[in-house]
Amino acid sequence: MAENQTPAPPTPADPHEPSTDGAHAPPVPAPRSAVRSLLRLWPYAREARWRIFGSMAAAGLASLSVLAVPVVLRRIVDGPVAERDLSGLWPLAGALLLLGVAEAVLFGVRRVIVARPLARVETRLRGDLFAKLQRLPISFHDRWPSGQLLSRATSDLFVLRLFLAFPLVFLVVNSTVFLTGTALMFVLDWRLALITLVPVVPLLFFTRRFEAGYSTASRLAQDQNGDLATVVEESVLGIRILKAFGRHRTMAEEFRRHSAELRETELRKAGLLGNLWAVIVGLPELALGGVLATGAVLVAHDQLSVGTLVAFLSTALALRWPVESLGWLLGFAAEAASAANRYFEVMDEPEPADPPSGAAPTGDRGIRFTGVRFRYPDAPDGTPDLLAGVDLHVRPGETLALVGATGSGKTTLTALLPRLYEPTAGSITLDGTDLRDLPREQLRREVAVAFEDPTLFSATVRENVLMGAPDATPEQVAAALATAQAGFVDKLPDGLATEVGEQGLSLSGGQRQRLALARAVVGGPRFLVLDDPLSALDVHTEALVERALRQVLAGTTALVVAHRPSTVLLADRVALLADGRIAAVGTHQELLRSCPAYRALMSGEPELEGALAR
Ligand SMILES: Nc1ncnc2c1ncn2[C@@H]1O[C@H](COP(=O)(O)OP(=O)(O)OP(=O)(O)O)[C@@H](O)[C@H]1O
Repeated sequence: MAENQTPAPPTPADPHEPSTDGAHAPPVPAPRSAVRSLLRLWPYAREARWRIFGSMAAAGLASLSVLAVPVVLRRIVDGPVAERDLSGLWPLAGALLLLGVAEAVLFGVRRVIVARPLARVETRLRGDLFAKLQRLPISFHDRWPSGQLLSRATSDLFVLRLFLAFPLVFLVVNSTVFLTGTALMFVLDWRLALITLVPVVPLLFFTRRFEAGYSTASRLAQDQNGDLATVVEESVLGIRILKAFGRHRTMAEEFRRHSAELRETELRKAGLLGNLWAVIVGLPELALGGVLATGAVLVAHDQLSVGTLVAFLSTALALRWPVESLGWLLGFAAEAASAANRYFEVMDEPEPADPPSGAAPTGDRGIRFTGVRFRYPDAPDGTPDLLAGVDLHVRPGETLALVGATGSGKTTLTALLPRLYEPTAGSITLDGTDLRDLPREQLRREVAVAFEDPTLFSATVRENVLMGAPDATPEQVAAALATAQAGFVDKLPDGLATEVGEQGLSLSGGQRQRLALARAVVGGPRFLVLDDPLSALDVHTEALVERALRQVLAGTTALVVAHRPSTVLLADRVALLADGRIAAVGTHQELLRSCPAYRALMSGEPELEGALAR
């Protein structure tokens, strides 16, 4: 197979161009040859190599048995038929029958021996991709639309399995059969053989051109498929919003647009394949006409036996399939090459290197941020760092509320503690040890998080809570649920064993928040990060949760993002985040007295004013 370049340079329709719907596209990958892309599958295909070679051998033998038919035919025509000797016909007819049966059996064997091992190869590819996605940092997931990942994990891997099972085998087998058949034709009659080879040069030229165009179109179709998957996923997850705002027609329009683009690309692929097919089928047919005419003349001049002409034509006809199949085999190979590229683009993404900080642990207790700076990788050039030198100390056992205007970076700052993002400069220590020096498992054990948006998984209530501490005892689970005031669990149809549905959508927002809180506190973490965890609760429940939380927080060092005065009152001290820095730290009262910015931030809260008056 000739090498080609995939993927194509960006075109206006290229999905790697910044998309208009706000999704950040994956980076443009470097061009790579199709053969090199496919060779990268070898470590995975290796375990099935003997089966693949066996499959090639079976398919090769089956195809060669087809090529043996003309040889037998020649003996029938020049022997029993020419000599009118019926007795000599039966053994040869039996040989033909045997060849037919052998072909059918061998093709069947080919299919059977690769099916299972290649399904295993696909499973391994998929497993490795999933594991890689789990390891990759959040910044990767921020950049890649989920549909692109979904399509790489499903349809692309299906294309790769199919390629290993069929096109790869037949590219090798059909090339071998073609070369053997051509050699046989030269043995039968070199003059006719030369005529059949005339189309080879234009065929090579067309094939080369086809490969380049088809690779580009394949890559585009696969990317568009990913975009389409993203639209479907977003509209299914956001179906409530779409319906509530009556936007389902807009989304349907969006779907139709992506769908039409994909259809166009698929039609372009079909057109390219059709053109190649026309050339691949048409040119050899012309050559065959030339062979027939020349052969007839040679037979008329006694320079060729009828049997040899029949055998030659049968051989040429038997080579039709290997030649004609070349078109779609190359097409499939190009498609598999771009599927492999798409797969390895994700697999090649660098994982966080986790270099240790090199700093010796200090006796400093609690959580300490020192000169912490952070900017999102895709932040526009020229914008200041979101966190521009945060210095903050949360004392051991203390609960510190973090407040600030919306968009000031509170959530981002808390996300640095469980290392969902890495600071671009500065350091964070937990009880004197730099975060980078803590093994991930230890970090996960010691730091628990509850976000404002409480994502649950399609599992039981118990399983969701146990995500916070897989080894927690039933008593600990019960205590965590009690702290989170999640008594509603008892009223669920199967109690703790109730399935909460995809993303926990069978529960109310407040119920989900309370389960997320229980998940955070179940392991009795030393450090707790709560990002406005009570926002969806009614005042009464919030007060109950706060009372229970106070007991949990007493033994824990906690950083709590607060939007409401009631949450602020949960804390021992408050830190105000403004312009990327900690602008003020103190107790609630102190800040109200001494910090106008804090006062301004809080002044819109009548509830707070009431609380302060008491
Ligand atoms: N994944 C992301 N990629 C790029 N920018 C982001 C990302 N997440 C947040 N931002 C930007 O960072 C800024 C701070 O966001 P963040 O969520 O930390 O603010 P916040 O103070 O918690 O806001 P709020 O009070 O509204 O929850 C915002 O301008 C936001 O657009």
